[in-house]
Amino acid sequence: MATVPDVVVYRVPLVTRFRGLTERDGVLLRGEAGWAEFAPFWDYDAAASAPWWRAAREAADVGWPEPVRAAVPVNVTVPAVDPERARAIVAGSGCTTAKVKVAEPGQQPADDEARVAAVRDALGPAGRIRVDANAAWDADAAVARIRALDRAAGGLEYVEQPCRTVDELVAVRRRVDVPIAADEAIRLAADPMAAVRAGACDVVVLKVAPLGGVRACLALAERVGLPVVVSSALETSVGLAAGLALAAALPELPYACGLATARLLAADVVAEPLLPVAGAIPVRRPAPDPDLLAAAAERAAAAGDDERWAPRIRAVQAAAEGRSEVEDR
Ligand SMILES: O=C(O)CCC(=O)c1ccccc1C(=O)O
Ligand SMILES: [Mg+2]
Repeated sequence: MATVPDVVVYRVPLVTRFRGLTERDGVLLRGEAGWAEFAPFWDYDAAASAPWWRAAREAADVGWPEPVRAAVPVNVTVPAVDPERARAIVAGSGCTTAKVKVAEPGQQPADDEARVAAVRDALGPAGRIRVDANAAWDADAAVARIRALDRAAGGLEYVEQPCRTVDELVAVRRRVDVPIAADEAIRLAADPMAAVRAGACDVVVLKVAPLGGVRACLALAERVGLPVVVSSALETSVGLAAGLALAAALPELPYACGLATARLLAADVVAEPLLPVAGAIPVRRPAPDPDLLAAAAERAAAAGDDERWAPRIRAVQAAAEGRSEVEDR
């Protein structure tokens, strides 16, 4: 068997377009503690990618704190697909909570309402539905859209990041009964506590990579003092394992997490991807399969990814090491 290098640039296709992507690319690194994923999206510059680098170094060099639970309840993630596909995705998932993407550029409010209605139909009355608008609405639009989606869904568990700014989130939260979850307002903010202090949210979404690692997220969760939901950044199962480790180590986990995104990848780098069983992902840390890793590396090489990632890693390392006081998250 061929030897596996310690740094591998990967590329895998997605099943459905997600966050404007049809393929995911990144870097996998092997350290003393195991494999790690470094895959900041291309709209993150070197400074914004530094916490992603620290999260990867934590995974590769020291590993993660001990879990306090053996499995993590998760939502099925429903991309901005048509109602029939939404129904099939939910029905095949085994999950009782669904997170539905809404406000996709180019789609209409009626598309979102039809999608959440189909998801309710597939889940049944006992299921939970949350929606994620990825900061697409202004405050007035958010109030109107949330009310309409709450009706179409027969009740929403929460709405994730309806608007971009903290002020808008505060205003919307005052005007609707549906709880507000903050995602971009946490992971893209200079101070992730600002949204919490302002009263912008009821729930906080934590993503390990953009927030600098499992330990950084555990510390942030303690400061936040609100329920937290651990969500993925659309990683391979190598990166998802870090989110799973965070969710497994949190003292309280009242909501399903957004970690079932291995389903959105048409290929993974591990033989048994981190997928839910009866709505929960068993806590484990899978290692890459040499053949799958080689296939993902070949796809990356064919796309010219190695040439794009090498300078990016150098720039991010410099940013991560040259940084002094202000943490870049
Ligand atoms: O939370 C989930 O169910 C899936 C993860 C997800 O939605 C996501 C994945 C990659 C980038 C951004 C987001 C997001 O929550 O906005
Ligand atoms: Mg989100």
